[in-house]
Amino acid sequence: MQLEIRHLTHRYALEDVLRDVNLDLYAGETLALVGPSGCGKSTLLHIIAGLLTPTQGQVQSSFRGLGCIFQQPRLMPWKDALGNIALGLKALGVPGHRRRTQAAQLALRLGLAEGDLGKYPHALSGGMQSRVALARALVTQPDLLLMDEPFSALDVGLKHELYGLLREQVALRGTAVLMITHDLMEAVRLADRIVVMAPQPGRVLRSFMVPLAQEQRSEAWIYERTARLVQMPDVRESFGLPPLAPVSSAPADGAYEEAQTTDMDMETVASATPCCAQDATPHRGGCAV
Ligand SMILES: Nc1ncnc2c1ncn2[C@@H]1O[C@H](COP(=O)(O)OP(=O)(O)OP(=O)(O)O)[C@@H](O)[C@H]1O
Repeated sequence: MQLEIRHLTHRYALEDVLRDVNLDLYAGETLALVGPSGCGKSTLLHIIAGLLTPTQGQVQSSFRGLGCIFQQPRLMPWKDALGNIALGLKALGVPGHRRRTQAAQLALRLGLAEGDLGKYPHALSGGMQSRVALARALVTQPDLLLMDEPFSALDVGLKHELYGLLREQVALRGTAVLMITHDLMEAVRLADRIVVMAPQPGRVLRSFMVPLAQEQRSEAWIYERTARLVQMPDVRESFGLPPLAPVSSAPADGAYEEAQTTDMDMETVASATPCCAQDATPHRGGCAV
């Protein structure tokens, strides 16, 4: 199963907000799309979700079920938490009793209390609303999950708890995830592959593999890999960060590349050439972070 995006361009009025985007996503893979504000990440997600038709290019998906989580929980104010979670099951024709049971089971697994299920969105905290939105996206067991910075407004503890719950559910089902984030550390923590976008027009700049299994990534490793990513000239340019001064404590470009290759997964590196996404045929590989 796969999502294939080829030569996708999208224009609002006369402006190209996305230009010649090529991207693949495979079953079971978590891909983080990072880039500065306004580079077209949400537009791309909306196109993939079928909410927008691209001006040019092709989006082909063999994924069957789709779940979406947006920046805001976007709950239906006239439905209680259980009713919101069960919405997708209703659309699939699951009978009332079964959908309430399934929705409640998942809600409890995602940390909602029995007493929360009858509450309407206005009576739920932001964290509870995020749990409801996560449950609503997962309850239909989609094989593709699209997430647009769903946890960005939450405190760090809750964010980590929801990361864990999400990973658990995704691993259980082998769900493919395409997540948008501004947060490079979040991308290094959660993704198998990180795609960096650049603005004006929005385009894919580079693709990086994260060369360690999720469960083996320690906090120290995540910090260190994020620091490497932030030092890469392309990434700095994409986010409008000034170039690093070549001082002895921070490795210069060449030295950094060398340091980077010493403990990289060489198989990944070999499959990664050419690693830059300017290539019209996207590769599953990329440079390792
Ligand atoms: N409906 C619209 N009509 C016109 N322009 C739009 C529309 N939606 C988005 N844009 C413009 O398209 C560009 C890309 O917006 P988009 O929301 O996709 O970026 P983004 O990378 O997701 O930003 P952020 O990270 O801030 O959410 C921006 O310049 C935005 O102003």
